[in-house]
Amino acid sequence: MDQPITNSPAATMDEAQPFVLALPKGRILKELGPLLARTGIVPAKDFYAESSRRLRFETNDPHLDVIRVRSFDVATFVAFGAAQIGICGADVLLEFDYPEIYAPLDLGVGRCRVSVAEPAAGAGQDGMARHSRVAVATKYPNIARRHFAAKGIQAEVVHLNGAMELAPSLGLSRLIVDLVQTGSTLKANGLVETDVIAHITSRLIVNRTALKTQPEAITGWLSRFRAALAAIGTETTA
Ligand SMILES: Nc1ncnc2c1ncn2[C@@H]1O[C@H](COP(=O)(O)OP(=O)(O)OP(=O)(O)O)[C@@H](O)[C@H]1O
Ligand SMILES: O=P(O)(O)OC[C@H]1O[C@H](OP(=O)(O)OP(=O)(O)O)[C@H](O)[C@@H]1O
Repeated sequence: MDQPITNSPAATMDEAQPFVLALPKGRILKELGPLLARTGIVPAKDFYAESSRRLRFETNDPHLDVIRVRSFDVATFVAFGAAQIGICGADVLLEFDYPEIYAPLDLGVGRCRVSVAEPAAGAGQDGMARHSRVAVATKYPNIARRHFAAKGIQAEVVHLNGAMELAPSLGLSRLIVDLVQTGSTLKANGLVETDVIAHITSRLIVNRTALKTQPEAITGWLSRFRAALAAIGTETTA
């Protein structure tokens, strides 16, 4: 797995440059609206316009820009110091396990779980205990491998970026590891959840080097997010 080089130019923060906050496009961004409004961060008008092709936006604070990237990439931008702070799901943090990322705040949105699922027909009849290897389709290869290794089972991972639910019926894998919220996607595809690996919410994340080199600015942002969470009453754990 790629790991950031902690003394790379990107990790050496330039205090004259605006801070960069990496935000995930898609479903988390929609849920984050009220929280961002409470922090007082107002991105340029076209930030929320899906038609906009811009990726970096100034905000009402001359010291802060926001970038809009895929959820998985938020962690990478922050780990490598290209963004000082960001927001992404705990699923992404579990998958990459970047030592350069500090995740001090649970934002209480994007609530779901990472689970194992298998075809409903025959579920539970074929006990896992007697398997030493199993084929698993997932976009979380590290989480899947770790989960099955802890049970003494070697996961042969088929790495997909979406539509994992198709894999068992088309013979790609016996199991899947994917996100589950309501369970309706599993049900619509003839699958059942058999094991919960982790409960997930979105986290505010911080680059550790930025925390060391610009502690006042970073703790200032943490305080603003904490106060916003307290005001809207969604914070779960610190
Ligand atoms: N069904 C769900 N319910 C709640 N949270 C979810 C759900 N699916 C995903 N999430 C959370 O949202 C994050 C982003 O989801 P996902 O990877 O599906 O991206 P997306 O919003 O579809 O956008 P894109 O695929 O373009 O990056 C996940 O990492 C997870 O933390
Ligand atoms: O339990 P549910 O409420 O049905 O939610 C689970 C679905 O949500 C996510 O997909 P998403 O909608 O983000 O689609 P994508 O993975 O193709 O981006 C996840 O990958 C599941 O397919």
